Amino acid sequence: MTYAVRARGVTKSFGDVLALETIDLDVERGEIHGLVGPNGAGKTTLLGLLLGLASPDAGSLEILGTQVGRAPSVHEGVAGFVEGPGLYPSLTARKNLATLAVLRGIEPRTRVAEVLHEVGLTEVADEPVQGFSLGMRQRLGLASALLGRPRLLVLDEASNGLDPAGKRQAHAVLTELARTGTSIILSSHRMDDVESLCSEVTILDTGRVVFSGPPATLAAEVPALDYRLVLTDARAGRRVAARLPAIHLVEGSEPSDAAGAALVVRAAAPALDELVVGLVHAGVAIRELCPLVSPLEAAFLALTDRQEHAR
Ligand SMILES: Nc1ncnc2c1ncn2[C@@H]1O[C@H](COP(=O)(O)OP(=O)(O)OP(=O)(O)O)[C@@H](O)[C@H]1O
Repeated sequence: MTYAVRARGVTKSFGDVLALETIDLDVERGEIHGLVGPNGAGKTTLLGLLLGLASPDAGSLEILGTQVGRAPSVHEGVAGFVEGPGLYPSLTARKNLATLAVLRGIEPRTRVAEVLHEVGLTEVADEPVQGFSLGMRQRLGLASALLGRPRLLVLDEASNGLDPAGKRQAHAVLTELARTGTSIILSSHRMDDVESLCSEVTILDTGRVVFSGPPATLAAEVPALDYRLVLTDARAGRRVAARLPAIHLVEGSEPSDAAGAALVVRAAAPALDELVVGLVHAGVAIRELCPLVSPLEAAFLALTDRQEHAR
């Protein structure tokens, strides 16, 4: 079996609301697949179908080689959570996991210590969860999903609340799981959350797939980005930019009299090169030059905005 998930034409409604409309999704074994979309796109609904919390109204959904029926049911080998992990605040991290393990029929003694170690919570294992930060709760949620050694891991906003170190650790855990064959689907509002981790991404907007493929393919589609430049003389820089037809000065980037003022331009890479050369010729030094959002985030925003305008 190469596919952990194969969805074809999956549709799900809640009353009059069409939450998912003829969704196709392929997730291979050992793949980390990002599911991204703005609020109300249908991410949680799709994750719920994968976790067996609900079932599709129409279409075909195959999970770990088994066809899903029309009634909600637990799918063997699948674990994860939507809308935050369910934890008992008054219990310690270790007790939470031990309780869940017993409920799920998993031999807890060694497994609980293993998963605590995997997510980096060993040192706080005997502290009550009510004192945990959001990031620690997220990591404990991941530990609880790992208890039964799932073959498909489904995570909703898993990096929510994680500081850079926590994010690095969670990414390392997920990368290692994928390397050993676990398939992972993680949802997020933001492209930049998933870009460092996912080899494939599906973008949903109002229940429809608007992009599916490798993140690099998406990033290559973006025509122009917004760049912020900090210059030694922003007024002179603005004059140089205004002479170049392929450079668009973004409103609200009026330079102040202060030395080193910033301006924001929208440009494709070749036009930006032209601007840099023009600035140097005009004797304006560039102290900083960086895109305001990553190419991937920009492509995502352009794609979901376009859908917004098309309605
Ligand atoms: N139980 C429900 N009853 C009625 N409508 C629902 C229900 N669950 C989801 N919806 C609707 O289905 C659509 C998709 O919602 P869903 O929660 O799947 O989106 P989402 O992408 O997860 O959004 P968010 O990022 O805000 O969590 C929305 O219009 C939502 O209002």
